[in-house]
Amino acid sequence: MKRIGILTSGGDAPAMNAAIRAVARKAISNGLEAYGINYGFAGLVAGDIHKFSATDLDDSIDEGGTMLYSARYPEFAQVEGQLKGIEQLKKFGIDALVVIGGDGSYHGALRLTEHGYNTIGLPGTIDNDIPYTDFTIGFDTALNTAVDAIDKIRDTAKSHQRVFAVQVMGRAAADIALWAGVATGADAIVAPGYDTDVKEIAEKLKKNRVDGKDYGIVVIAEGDANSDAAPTFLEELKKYGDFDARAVVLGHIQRGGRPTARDRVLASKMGAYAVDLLLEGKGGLAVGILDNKVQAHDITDLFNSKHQPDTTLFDLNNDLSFK
Ligand SMILES: Nc1ncnc2c1ncn2[C@@H]1O[C@H](COP(=O)(O)OP(=O)(O)OP(=O)(O)O)[C@@H](O)[C@H]1O
Ligand SMILES: O=P(O)(O)OC[C@H]1O[C@](O)(CO)[C@@H](O)[C@@H]1O
Ligand SMILES: [Mg+2]
Repeated sequence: MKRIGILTSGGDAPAMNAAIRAVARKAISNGLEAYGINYGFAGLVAGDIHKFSATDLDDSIDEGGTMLYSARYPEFAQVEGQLKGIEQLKKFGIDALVVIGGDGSYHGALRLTEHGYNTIGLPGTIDNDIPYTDFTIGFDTALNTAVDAIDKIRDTAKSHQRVFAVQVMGRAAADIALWAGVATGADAIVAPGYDTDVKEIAEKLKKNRVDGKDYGIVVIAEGDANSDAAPTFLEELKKYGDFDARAVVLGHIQRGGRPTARDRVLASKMGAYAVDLLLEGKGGLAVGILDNKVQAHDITDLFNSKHQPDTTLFDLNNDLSFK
């Protein structure tokens, strides 16, 4: 094996750059060549491919976004595009591909593997919705961004005795909501798959007022991309009481920004490990971290399994919030 290709796909996630850097640097330091592919699978099909020099990767470890750009390119679900992508890789003499992205991108990686092209997936998504890994690259930064924002919102909530419903990203996965809820001491977490009784939350917020806590924070998991889960929750909440309430949809601020040290280290470990696997002649794998150990699973396994959030966080939050 001589040449490794790298692409980022789906929503950008903090520390994708650290992952790109790790794959490329590890490859170069092992005498291989590293090629960057711009714009995810769209750039792969178009042949937007360039060779990395070691210095191209300077100054990238602390940057959010992705220096390889990203794309949502649904056309890659068609066999024609997948074969065209493989043709481009062969044209550049690239022997194996590292795909950094979320569950959708893993479908693309799986298709390439099924066509016999050696591909390794790294979990790069803020959503933390990938099976066989406790954490995805970017989740920690997004979580800390959400926590920072909620802490700021709390200042206004307290000053104005308001209830804020704060909607966080994560699609169907509730991880950002669960972790951010516990980390900010939210009065309630509302997330798909977890029992929510809006009336009960309203009663709790009203009792809080009587007991001396005259503001509220409810963290809402978006459920679907770009949903209106928080405004919808507030409409319902207002049926059960006279609340001065506001909905805040945190949105894409959760995707950007300087990656946390934890995300940078995770990305560096995973990127280097992917190259180790390729050097051992392995492929068709998805890299993850389980119990603090970086490991790999057959990429097909991922589609027979479902990401398991830390469900204890929901009950923990209920136990710890003001009663
Ligand atoms: N079934 C599929 N077959 C081939 N390629 C796919 C498939 N599903 C998704 N992809 C490719 O992966 C890309 C990214 O997928 P998606 O938009 O779901 O984001 P993701 O990788 O899950 O990341 P995130 O959820 O963090 O945004 C798609 O735009 C498409 O190019
Ligand atoms: O940037 P877009 O395409 O609007 O997608 C937003 C979605 O992407 C993510 O940020 C990452 O999957 C989700 O949390 C969010 O729902
Ligand atoms: Mg996804």
